Amino acid sequence: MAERIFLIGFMGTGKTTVGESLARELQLPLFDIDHEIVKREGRTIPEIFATNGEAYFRRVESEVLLELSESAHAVITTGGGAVLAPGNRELMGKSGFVVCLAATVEEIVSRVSGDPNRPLLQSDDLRQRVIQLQEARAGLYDFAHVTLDTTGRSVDGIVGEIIMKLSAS
Ligand SMILES: Nc1ncnc2c1ncn2[C@@H]1O[C@H](COP(=O)(O)OP(=O)(O)OP(=O)(O)O)[C@@H](O)[C@H]1O
Ligand SMILES: O=C(O)C1=C[C@@H](O)[C@@H](O)[C@H](O)C1
Ligand SMILES: [Mg+2]
Repeated sequence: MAERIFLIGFMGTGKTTVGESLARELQLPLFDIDHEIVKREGRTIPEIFATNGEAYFRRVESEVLLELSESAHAVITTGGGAVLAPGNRELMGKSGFVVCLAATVEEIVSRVSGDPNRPLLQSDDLRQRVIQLQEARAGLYDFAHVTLDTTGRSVDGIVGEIIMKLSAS
């Protein structure tokens, strides 16, 4: 079974939530890249975006991903935009088993609505914003080894399916 597992997917598909449970089940350490960035920077993601901009955030995100991909045997949960850099996609594809979590637009909207921690989703029309960003990212999650639709599914059920796919890999 792979000892480095990446969870990728659009915002709100449940990477952080599922990753915590998956790491516990597999008895592997867990690293959430967003959390690592916040720890390293000593400030929140909205603060980083507001002060230094998205390009700066992406540089730090890529640095953290590179460090974890070289060192940790772990479950590594990424931010929704970690797939934007081609180098990040290549790195994940070759250094671990990549699981993409997906969900319908309606499910994503209901999960992330009212959460101020995703600067790219602060919009008066959240549904339209999700659609627009998903279109801009079309195809960028397709390098995953497996993709799971999480809509209407329990975290335990999703974790069980990931473990089955891992065993078969
Ligand atoms: N399977 C699920 N069913 C219902 N709610 C869920 C499910 N998975 C996650 N959630 C909820 O959806 C919200 C977003 O989940 P989470 O933060 O894990 O998403 P994420 O993919 O890590 O997002 P981001 O890319 O922004 O880091 C949380 O409130 C979480 O409790
Ligand atoms: O999809 C994205 O671009 C992002 C997702 C979040 O996990 C954070 O990494 C940040 O809010 C940006
Ligand atoms: Mg997350």
